Amino acid sequence: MAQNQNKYSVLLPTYNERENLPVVLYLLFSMADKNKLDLEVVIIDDNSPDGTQEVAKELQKFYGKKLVLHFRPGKLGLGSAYIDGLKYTTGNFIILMDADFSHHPKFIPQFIKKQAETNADIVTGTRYRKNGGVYGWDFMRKLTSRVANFIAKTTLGSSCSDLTGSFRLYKKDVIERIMKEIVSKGYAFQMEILIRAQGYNYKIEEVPIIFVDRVFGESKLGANEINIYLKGVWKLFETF
Ligand SMILES: Nc1nc2c(ncn2[C@@H]2O[C@H](COP(=O)(O)OP(=O)(O)O[C@H]3O[C@H](CO)[C@@H](O)[C@H](O)[C@@H]3O)[C@@H](O)[C@H]2O)c(=O)[nH]1
Ligand SMILES: [Mg+2]
Repeated sequence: MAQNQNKYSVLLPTYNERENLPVVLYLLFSMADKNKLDLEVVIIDDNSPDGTQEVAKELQKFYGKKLVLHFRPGKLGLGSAYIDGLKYTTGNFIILMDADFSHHPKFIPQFIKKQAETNADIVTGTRYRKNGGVYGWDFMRKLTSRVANFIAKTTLGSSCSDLTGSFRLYKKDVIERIMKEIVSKGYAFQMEILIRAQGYNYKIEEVPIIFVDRVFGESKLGANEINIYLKGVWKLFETF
């Protein structure tokens, strides 16, 4: 196979991920080495009280300019972290992922392969197709995710099997274009971006992923985020 000339920028939002960050970065950069990928990682940290930024600064001494740090003054939400982080990327492909091992870097070569085969504008990881799955969530968390997907799918009409997952690869111009229109600041961001992509007839391909619940720390998804999500679906319903 010809040498891959592309550059991949991973957007890694963090809020209290001190324990996860070193291993996630290790896994990402070793995956890149193994697959001969030109890869940079942009960390967007929202002044995590657990000292994530100190750990990130230490790691940057080791990784150098492959690791870009963007620190914000407070918790401004997941969607806005992606929007801000995008400004610091230099790759022609953008990968969104969580910093807590739920999204394993081993799936990235599969996303890249799928993109190369299909010339997709977006490759999205799905937990809800054959060979995909979720490990470690309790019944309520599984139900929340399924219901969130069901509501968005039926209200907004989508053929994508996992609208709320965030582990995806985008062509940079595609995500930039859509980001300009995004109104969701929090978790609804993932769903909104796919719905808007469909509106533009962008080509979306799916790759099954196994989502494993975090070992260290806690999820930031609370009742408030769920409320904001539902409002986000409703807003999009009125738009489309
Ligand atoms: N900078 C920043 N990062 C944040 C914020 N909120 C969360 N994060 C980071 O965003 C990632 C996901 O947050 P989690 O709190 O671990 O999310 P989750 O409950 O595991 O939710 C996952 O599943 C959802 C449903 O499928 C997804 O929508 C979500 O993106 C994520 O993959 C983690 O790296 C976390 O540190 C924030 O306000 N600011
Ligand atoms: Mg998580």
